[in-house]
Amino acid sequence: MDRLIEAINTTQNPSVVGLDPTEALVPAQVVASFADEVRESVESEEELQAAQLAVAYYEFNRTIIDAVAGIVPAVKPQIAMYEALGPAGVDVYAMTCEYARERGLYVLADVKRGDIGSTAAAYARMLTGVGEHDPWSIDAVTVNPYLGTDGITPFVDAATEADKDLFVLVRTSNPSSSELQMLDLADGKKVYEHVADLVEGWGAETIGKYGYSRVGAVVGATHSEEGKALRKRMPHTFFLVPGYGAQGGTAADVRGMFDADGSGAIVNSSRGIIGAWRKSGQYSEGMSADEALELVGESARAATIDMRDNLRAVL
Ligand SMILES: O=C(O)c1cc(=O)[nH]c(=O)n1[C@@H]1O[C@H](COP(=O)(O)O)[C@@H](O)[C@H]1O
Repeated sequence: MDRLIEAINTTQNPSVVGLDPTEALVPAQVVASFADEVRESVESEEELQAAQLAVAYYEFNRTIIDAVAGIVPAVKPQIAMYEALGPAGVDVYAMTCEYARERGLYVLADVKRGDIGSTAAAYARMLTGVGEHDPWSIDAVTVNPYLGTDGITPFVDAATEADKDLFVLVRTSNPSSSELQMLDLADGKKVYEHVADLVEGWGAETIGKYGYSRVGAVVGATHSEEGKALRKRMPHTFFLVPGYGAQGGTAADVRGMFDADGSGAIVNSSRGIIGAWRKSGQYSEGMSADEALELVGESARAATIDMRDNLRAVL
């Protein structure tokens, strides 16, 4: 977590751009512009759409990364959007991570892993690589704690070995999260509070020079009060705070998830940044692919600066 904190200090910006492309978020002319190039590389017409989208996602991501590098410390590519396209999408996921890292960004792989110990150990190799080969170019992963300690320990070990981090879901931003996370336990705690205590424990042996462990927590921007309470409950745990923007979370909502000195958390926005071009009022279907990408980059940069300034104003 030290590297992430230093990147936040350098940019003076505790926010992360989520790279969650979908067909609707990439301008149609950008996707169309790859039709000829891709047709030569696929074996059948059926593969064309996924292959074309995959190439378009990569160009789109590079445009966003170029536009926000130096302003934000980190990106968070969400693997679901890429896996949906099959192997071509997974390739683009790895290429996106590599490109972001080359541009100096901390790469938080949003992969939400969670399984029994032996399988978790295999998933955790995403952090360590295979032998000398590191195919993923990432700095951290997200992990689901539902399986308990043996699903988490392999990630803590791998993160320690590779000098990387993990973020464990504690209080998620989605509306039905309360069905499980807000349940009362016999000892008076809520389920998410119990998970929070486990997360502090899982990280206890890995505390870095800024006082935070390698084991971060995911706390939704949409749960302002619980987030504030968790900040006090988890003094050595760095927070990833998604739910800003598209899900309704505001800078005021996330203020309490930071420490008194303005550290301790990083706030994610995905659609709010990468889809900003759609709300710019400047897009038209008649634009060329290059013009559309230029608008994507300019809008993402403006939205990123806006988010940064909104966060700075409350910290
Ligand atoms: O782990 C996450 O990043 C995550 C946890 C959570 O509680 N809520 C949540 O929205 N996320 C992710 O954060 C991103 C939010 O995207 P936007 O709502 O478009 O900003 C998506 O990639 C989600 O999968």
